[in-house]
Amino acid sequence: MTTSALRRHPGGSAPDTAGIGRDAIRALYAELALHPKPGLVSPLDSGSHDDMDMATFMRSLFALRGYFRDIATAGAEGADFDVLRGLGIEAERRMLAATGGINTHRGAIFSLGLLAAASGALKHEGQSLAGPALGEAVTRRWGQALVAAGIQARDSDSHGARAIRRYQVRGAREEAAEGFPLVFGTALPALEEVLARTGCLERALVQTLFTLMSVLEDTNLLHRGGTEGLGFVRDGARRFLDAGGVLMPGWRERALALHRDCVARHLSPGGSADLLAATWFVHHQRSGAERT
Ligand SMILES: CC(C)(COP(=O)(O)OP(=O)(O)OC[C@H]1O[C@@H](n2cnc3c(N)ncnc32)[C@H](O)[C@@H]1O)[C@@H](O)C(=O)NCCC(=O)NCCS
Ligand SMILES: Nc1ncnc2c1ncn2[C@@H]1O[C@H](COP(=O)(O)OP(=O)(O)OP(=O)(O)O)[C@@H](O)[C@H]1O
Repeated sequence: MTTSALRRHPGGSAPDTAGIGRDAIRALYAELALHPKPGLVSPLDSGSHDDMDMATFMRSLFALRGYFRDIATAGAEGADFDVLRGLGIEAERRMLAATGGINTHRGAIFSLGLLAAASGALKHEGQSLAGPALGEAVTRRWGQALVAAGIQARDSDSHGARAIRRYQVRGAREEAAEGFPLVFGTALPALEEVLARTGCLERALVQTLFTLMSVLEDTNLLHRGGTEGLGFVRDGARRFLDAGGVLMPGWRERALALHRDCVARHLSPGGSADLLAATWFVHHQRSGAERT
């Protein structure tokens, strides 16, 4: 699929889907390169993971380069959910081939993929990307199909499906079907506030990650640590934020302390990592649209 194959939409223009794809990969790289991130893989260590490191994630990123461009193009072409799911499944296959069977980016292929498709669609139609427009576009276009896919997957034996059954929580599909309320309502305001106050990207990303960790019902954490593990991470992140987060001296040491505690408990907030990348992607897409 190429950008030039897209038909022009009245009032819109052929969107730069290669640019959308690049922003998605950059967002995933920004998440990966960040440190400290409690329990997660970073350039400094593998956190709570003994089967993957920075190099595994880099191989995975390399394998996903074409996927985000293609799903953005599919979105611009008005594709229905089955087409997006086909691209997502194929991308998962490439990720697993590149990592030797390790799940590095499953959640990101899904969440960031849907947001990239929404960006392609809105840009193609010449619509604004302001506020929660990208999330609303996901709900409007693919929300029903996402809910149906969630019902269908209820009995599956993925870690996420098992956690949703056992603990009655919302998973990745529910978050997407509702238009990513945590990304638009919680994470983006945190990111933009710290960016405005400090101009420091590292601190803005750390604050956003902890903000997500303090509220997300992360099925990765439930799978690894049950409600106790989820509660431990949420409470730890909340305490970090209540102490002033990244705006207070000593923030790095406090974040590192939670990192060490998560590693000791084998906990990893992978869902928050995925949504951090999604938040950074949306921020870029929106500010890019304002410039043009
Ligand atoms: C939809 C997916 C993520 C299903 O997830 P499932 O609930 O079965 O759990 P699974 O353990 O496989 O993975 C969940 C992933 O979501 C992330 N996650 C966990 N909790 C949450 C949450 N509350 N919100 C958002 N993301 C979360 C995690 O990082 C994890 O990687 C995916 O496996 C899938 O169906 N892929 C097929 C491709 C597809 O449907 N693509 C759609 C278009 S892109
Ligand atoms: N920097 C990161 N470090 C670790 N995980 C991340 C990172 N960024 C995103 N993730 C997410 O976390 C998920 C990996 O978590 P985890 O290893 O617990 O999943 P799993 O393979 O389903 O479970 P397990 O390894 O316990 O069998 C990835 O699918 C990815 O979505």
